[in-house]
Amino acid sequence: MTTASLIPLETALAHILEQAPPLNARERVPLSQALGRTLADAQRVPADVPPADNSAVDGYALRCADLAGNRPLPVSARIPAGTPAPALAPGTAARLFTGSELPVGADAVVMQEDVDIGAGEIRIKTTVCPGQNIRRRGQDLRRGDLALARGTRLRPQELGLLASMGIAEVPVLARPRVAVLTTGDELVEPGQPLAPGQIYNTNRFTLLGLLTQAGCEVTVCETLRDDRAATRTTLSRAAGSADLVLTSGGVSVGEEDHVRAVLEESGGLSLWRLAIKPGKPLAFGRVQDTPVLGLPGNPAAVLVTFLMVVMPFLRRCQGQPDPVQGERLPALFTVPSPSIRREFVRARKTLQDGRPQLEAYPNQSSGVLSSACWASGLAVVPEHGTVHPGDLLTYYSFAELLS
Ligand SMILES: Nc1nc2c(c(=O)[nH]1)N[C@H]1C(S)=C(S)[C@@H](COP(=O)(O)OP(=O)(O)OC[C@H]3O[C@@H](n4cnc5c(N)ncnc54)[C@H](O)[C@@H]3O)O[C@H]1N2
Ligand code: MOO
Ligand SMILES: [Mg+2]
Repeated sequence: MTTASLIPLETALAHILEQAPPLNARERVPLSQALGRTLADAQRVPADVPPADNSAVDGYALRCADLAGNRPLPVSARIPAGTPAPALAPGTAARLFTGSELPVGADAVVMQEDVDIGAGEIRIKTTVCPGQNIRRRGQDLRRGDLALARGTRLRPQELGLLASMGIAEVPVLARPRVAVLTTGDELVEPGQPLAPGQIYNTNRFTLLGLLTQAGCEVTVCETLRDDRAATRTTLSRAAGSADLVLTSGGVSVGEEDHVRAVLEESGGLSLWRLAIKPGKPLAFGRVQDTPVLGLPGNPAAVLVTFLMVVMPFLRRCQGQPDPVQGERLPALFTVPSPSIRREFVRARKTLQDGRPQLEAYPNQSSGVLSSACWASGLAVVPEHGTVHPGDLLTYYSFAELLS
């Protein structure tokens, strides 16, 4: 295959996303375990939130009509939060606190700072309007309304909202099951000594972190030797328990690259080599009907291809729209010669004279993962493009790409 046959990212994505299996399995989980999960059913409001009118301040509940003539009001009740409120006796005030239920008959609450407090009575120092400092029943959520739509990704604030409705357990989509296979005879796990020729397994940890943040369940996590038969057997076994098999390494052209070769020999390879940098030799195919995304071995290529290809795949499997928009920002760096590959530059959004601009990490080698730790996201240099300071580039923050 020549460089002329590199596949444009959009063409590759269209093919890969077409093959994304819809994942409809669901389960019920307690709210305490629902962070990051996707709602499988819409959630309606079972009862008004808050359930009763209540006070927004520490102060006194009263009836505005009783204030004519600026008479002092005897304090007839004390209503701490958490206790039922008695009706307000006519011509009196009730002592209450932020969150205390409003007594029937009261139509305003006055902050204690605006009150002169005497023996068993109060005199109001300010003007009082009906409704003042009252939080109305149902002001947050009204019974029967749609609180959260199906497909909502549950963030901390959604968990709080569900809790405010008294919901203890929610139906969520099952996590996508992903098998992770890192490949390479040179790989050693961190914590072990390095023999000559060896390096530490970096990609396993990058991938586990990315998959955790993406809300996936990792079903298999193994390191494969550079061996054709072992690659064939392990890919096949991993495919049996996963919705997606993710591999790193072994997809380029060397005779020690077995992942792409195994996909090819079984007739399962449907796409190979993208016009992107890093990430060129990405391979996509199937083993026993399970999709396999073969990411290149270089550590920065793993990160970039996960964000640009695996994330859209996972979103499509879960029926989620792709929310990634990016923003256009001026570059502070130069890319002097054009490439036939679209380049994803590890870049940092910084402020220069109060304006956001993009700086590039000086070493963009796909073997340099420090570039990604320094960066806040990826700046896109289009195919055949050059970059001069001030040129506008599309920029995606890592946070947006992982959302
Ligand atoms: N003759 C050619 N050689 C290469 C080409 C090419 O077009 N022609 N493409 C280059 C590009 S671009 C990439 S990207 C790499 C991809 O190679 P593979 O996917 O086959 O990956 P490996 O050869 O197995 O490893 C590449 C590199 O990454 C290191 N690696 C692999 N796995 C890990 C890991 N888990 N943790 C840390 N580092 C890892 C590995 O040691 C190699 O240095 O191919 C180029 N070559
Ligand atoms: O595509 Mo590779 O990741 O450039 O080195
Ligand atoms: Mg290789």
